[in-house]
Amino acid sequence: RYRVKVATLCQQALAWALRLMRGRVCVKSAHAFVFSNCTHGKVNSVLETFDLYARTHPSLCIGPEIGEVLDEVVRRVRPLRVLEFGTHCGYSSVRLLRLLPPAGRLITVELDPVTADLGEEVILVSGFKHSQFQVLTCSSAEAIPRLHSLLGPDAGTSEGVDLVLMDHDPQQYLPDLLALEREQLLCPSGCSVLLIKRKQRAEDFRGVLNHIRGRTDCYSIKTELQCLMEIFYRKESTI
Ligand SMILES: C[S@@+](CC[C@H](N)C(=O)[O-])C[C@H]1O[C@@H](n2cnc3c(N)ncnc32)[C@H](O)[C@@H]1O
Repeated sequence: RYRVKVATLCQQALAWALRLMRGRVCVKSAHAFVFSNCTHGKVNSVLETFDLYARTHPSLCIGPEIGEVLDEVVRRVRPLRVLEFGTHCGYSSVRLLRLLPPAGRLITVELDPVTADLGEEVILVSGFKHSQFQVLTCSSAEAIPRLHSLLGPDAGTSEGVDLVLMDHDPQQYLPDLLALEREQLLCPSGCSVLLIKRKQRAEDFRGVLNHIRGRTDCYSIKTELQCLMEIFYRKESTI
């Protein structure tokens, strides 16, 4: 029994040391590892290969723990239109897409062009088609004004998105939330906005929290965990 425990501890220590030695996050290395080791077309294999990579390499992917919380939210909300800020290598995009219904659609935004291409390739390798998702290579601030025209055939009368995942720059969380609201891109009958919390300081979230607390007519905090905050937006009918 002790031998098993010691072996597990040694493995964990080795993985930790390797992550530390490798130092910086490298999106090309993550992409190459996943591309060459996963079974193409199998979503679960893609996610497992990402998790395997992250055991011994620094990684920015949300990983399996936050991933499971995200899955629970997607299963509960059952969104049709999802918006993601921070595609990175495509891990969270793939996680989102695998739980969407056939008519569901994801728009994912990535600032860095090389990262956006690698992320898009991972999403395609997972078996998803361009009819199900779109990667926008620009900043979230640049993407927001373009979203109405991209949200489908009924773009002009679009009801907005049902779920937003923000995992990009925490300093952009509040300005992007305000811009989404201003552009009427949050579905008025209900939209969940997930803010991923990494090692940010409490101040990074203060602005968002103050905004939500000042707008109890349309915002509520649904879930608050160390790793994630779920805000629920609903605009009451004025009629
Ligand atoms: C933490 S990573 C996202 C990880 C990803 N959600 C996953 O789990 O695989 C953050 C990504 O957001 C991108 N980013 C940073 N600021 C951005 C912005 N203003 N607009 C769009 N993308 C941004 C970065 O280039 C980076 O790839």
